[in-house]
Amino acid sequence: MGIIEKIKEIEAEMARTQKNKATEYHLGQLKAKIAKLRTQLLEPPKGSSGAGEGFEVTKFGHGRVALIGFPSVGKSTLLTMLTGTHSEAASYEFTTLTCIPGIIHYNDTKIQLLDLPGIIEGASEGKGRGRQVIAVSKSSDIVLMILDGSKSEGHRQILTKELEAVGLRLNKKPPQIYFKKKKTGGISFNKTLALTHVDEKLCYQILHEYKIHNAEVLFREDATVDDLIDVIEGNRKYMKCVYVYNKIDVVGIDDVDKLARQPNSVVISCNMKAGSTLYLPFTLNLDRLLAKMWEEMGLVRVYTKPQGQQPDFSDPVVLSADRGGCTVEDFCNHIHRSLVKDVKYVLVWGTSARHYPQHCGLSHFLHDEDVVQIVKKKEKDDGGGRGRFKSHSTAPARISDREKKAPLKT
Ligand SMILES: Nc1nc2c(ncn2[C@@H]2O[C@H](COP(=O)(O)OP(=O)(O)OP(=O)(O)O)[C@@H](O)[C@H]2O)c(=O)[nH]1
Repeated sequence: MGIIEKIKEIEAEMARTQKNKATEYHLGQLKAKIAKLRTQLLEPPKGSSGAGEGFEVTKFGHGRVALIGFPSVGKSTLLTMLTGTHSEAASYEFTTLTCIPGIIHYNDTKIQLLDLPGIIEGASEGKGRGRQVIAVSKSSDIVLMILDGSKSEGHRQILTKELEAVGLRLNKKPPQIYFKKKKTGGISFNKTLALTHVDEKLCYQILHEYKIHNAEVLFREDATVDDLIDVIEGNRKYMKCVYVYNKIDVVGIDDVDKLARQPNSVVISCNMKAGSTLYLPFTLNLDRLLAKMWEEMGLVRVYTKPQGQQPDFSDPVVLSADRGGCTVEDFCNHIHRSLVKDVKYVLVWGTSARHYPQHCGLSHFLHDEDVVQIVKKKEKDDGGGRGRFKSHSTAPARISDREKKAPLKT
């Protein structure tokens, strides 16, 4: 029997089993069995990287965003609108068959946008190009789930289920469960609060299913069996997702209003122009979509200021909490690996600074649009610069666009 048939059989058994106190241990074991089989299903064939032909796109820019959705929801049209890269769009399904990359230039950064083939129900089991699409999505920083605003809300649930089945957790935080396998000592089960979904016996049974007999488990939240399985599997990817409802030009205003009020959702129309030109911000709500995407990516632009000179506002160092971190040390490493050991302190202007400029050490967390001047061990700082960056208590919280455009000499 193949893996998919085995999963189907266990799912059928779960559906037949009544949910009550007496069956919860058995259901927990079945869930663990399914999770193990799904992991096997995801293992790429020997000698392949998992992405597959036409899907191995080199990473480029400061972040990567994947477009995921059913066929014909407007993914290719959106890629063309946002990046200017042509991706075949047509009224028939499955126009896109590989991964088409484009670049969005936004807020002084370059963001790689990937148009992917439409996925269908059963993608997690390998239907269509589901496996390749999911492998590429896992390599991106955030996912834009493109939905047809005129179709049923059920599509969002189906796609979320498909992605959950392959270990993608959208807009969720990793469970607060400490888990460590050991060589000896049996299983130590601990909790910092009362648990309502899992007890010691159930935890032992799940671990037993994974043939784990020595481990330390500490629940720091009232987690579920699924959370425990996720932690044991250890291969889950927690990603941010923005739900993008396209084609709102064919939806009534009340429905548009309802869709727009859902969490993490943006409504757009690639066909409807709010202005007279094809220029990006005039296409209905694409500017809102870009702003939301930017917010979710959490990129931090840091501008460098050489001693005695103007900050360089043309080319920021782009940091990200998910990719390497946002401290002064991360910033220095970004410029050059050997820089950290020469740094005496840095001067920081911007929202992360309590006063302008603030003398900071390597562990200081930088904010978006901060300006940083590095003072090396044998260098003297210029006292925080003269003119607009001089320390004063009523300094603007953020370096404004006007200041960036017309900097004064220091
Ligand atoms: N009414 C309306 N139609 C749209 C909109 N955006 C795209 N379309 C149309 O929807 C159809 C499908 O668009 P595509 O961009 O090819 O969709 P896709 O999701 O890339 O499709 P696949 O390649 O099959 O996955 C095309 O005929 C587009 O013109 C929109 O905002 N409103």
